[in-house]
Amino acid sequence: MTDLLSLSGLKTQFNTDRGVVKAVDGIDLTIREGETVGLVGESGSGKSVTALSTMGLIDAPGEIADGQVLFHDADLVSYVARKYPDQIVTGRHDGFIYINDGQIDMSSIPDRINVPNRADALATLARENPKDIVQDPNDTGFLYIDKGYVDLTDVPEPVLRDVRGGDIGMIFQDPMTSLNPALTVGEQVAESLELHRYGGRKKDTWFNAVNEALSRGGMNEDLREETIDLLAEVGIPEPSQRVDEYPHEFSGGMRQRVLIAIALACRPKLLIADEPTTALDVTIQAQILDLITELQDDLGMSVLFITHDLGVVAETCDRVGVMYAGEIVEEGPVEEIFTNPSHPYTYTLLESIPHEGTDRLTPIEGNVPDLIDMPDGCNFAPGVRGRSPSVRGTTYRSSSTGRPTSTTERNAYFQNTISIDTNPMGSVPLPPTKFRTTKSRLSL
Ligand SMILES: Nc1ncnc2c1ncn2[C@@H]1O[C@H](COP(=O)(O)OP(=O)(O)OP(=O)(O)O)[C@@H](O)[C@H]1O
Ligand code: NI
Repeated sequence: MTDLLSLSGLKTQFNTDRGVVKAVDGIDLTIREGETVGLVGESGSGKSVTALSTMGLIDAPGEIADGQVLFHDADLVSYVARKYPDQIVTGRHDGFIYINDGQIDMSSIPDRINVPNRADALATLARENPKDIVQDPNDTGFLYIDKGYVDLTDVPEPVLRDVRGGDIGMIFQDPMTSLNPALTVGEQVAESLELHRYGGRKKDTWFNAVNEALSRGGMNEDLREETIDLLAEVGIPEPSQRVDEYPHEFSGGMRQRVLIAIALACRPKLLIADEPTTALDVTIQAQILDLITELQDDLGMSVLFITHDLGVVAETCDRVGVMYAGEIVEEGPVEEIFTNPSHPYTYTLLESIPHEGTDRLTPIEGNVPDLIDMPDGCNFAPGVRGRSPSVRGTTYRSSSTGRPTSTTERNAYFQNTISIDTNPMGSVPLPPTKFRTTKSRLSL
């Protein structure tokens, strides 16, 4: 599978009066084409900030302090090349086509490419040879194109705006505040269909963009039909009637379906879902999860699924990253993490899933540490149940996934550093039955 999005060394911080809050502190995460990746972790661990950083929605006093958000997409590469031809030039080196600094070396353009003008030439080159385009080693300041991906932390706001609601769709927790109460559901879906973008403004998502666009006029018949089709696609019954209703006439679950319709209007390559079911009751949660999974299968998109519910992860995700205090402390295939958690925090998270015999969440003792005044060593230290001093100072990470490399090492880790009152290598609690649907990919 090809990578679609890679976060690399991403650091996002908020410069507050109290000090610098390192909300996301150097994370690496890759989402491949068609894959669903879960991001779990307690409240305040940095999940939403990761999502917002990905979409370029971090506002002052926040900033992306370091790292890259690489979106691998030949169309986006060529789009950027077309949009900013004057900031890009080519030359020929080492068999690569270098695009840099404002001029195209025409000799580097293969004969088969017809060149009506520079912008088109660049776009064509970028589309046909995304892997051959490399960033200028002298880093002159422009260049957002590298080996077929675009670093979203570098691109100007207009490009980001097109990416949001174009290549990347998003849905959030609260389906009421994200819809405009003054417009019909159909109008809002129609506008996103028409715009193919809605992420125009920072912070307030597409709300204002939709609003603004709507003031330009009504819906024609074709658009209305398309809107009804889309409402049907996300499972809204009697869509031809409901298209004219207002958000308050919809239930929470139906509103979330509307938001999914809006996010999918542009057929995004990536859907970012930040706790999309948290505000809904349990039966509806399961339906919405099923819907997302079905749509993903149909559309072949990738999904970044943010939740603090490991039951949901078991249902929907191929891989999962576990966040703790701004870091990804563990990452890997869901089955592996569920059956063989290697980071003590993951284990504690798994333990906190309600299962047979428990009807309440087991609270995790300790809080996410104050991200300003981080204790030395392992960030996990203050939250570990039954912690021992030896956890501090342990940076629980190995080369790629943060897991110990052998079972012996892992057992030793658990035995020596923390005392957990059940055998961590033993069976892992089942996700709650209520989250298990027919689509479950896990047999736990
Ligand atoms: N605008 C802001 N100014 C200052 N700090 C912020 C801001 N936004 C987020 N933070 C801090 O960044 C950290 C991570 O927050 P984030 O919202 O990403 O957590 P989360 O994992 O999504 O939690 P939840 O599960 O509650 O949604 C928190 O410590 C939070 O207080
Ligand atoms: Ni959040």
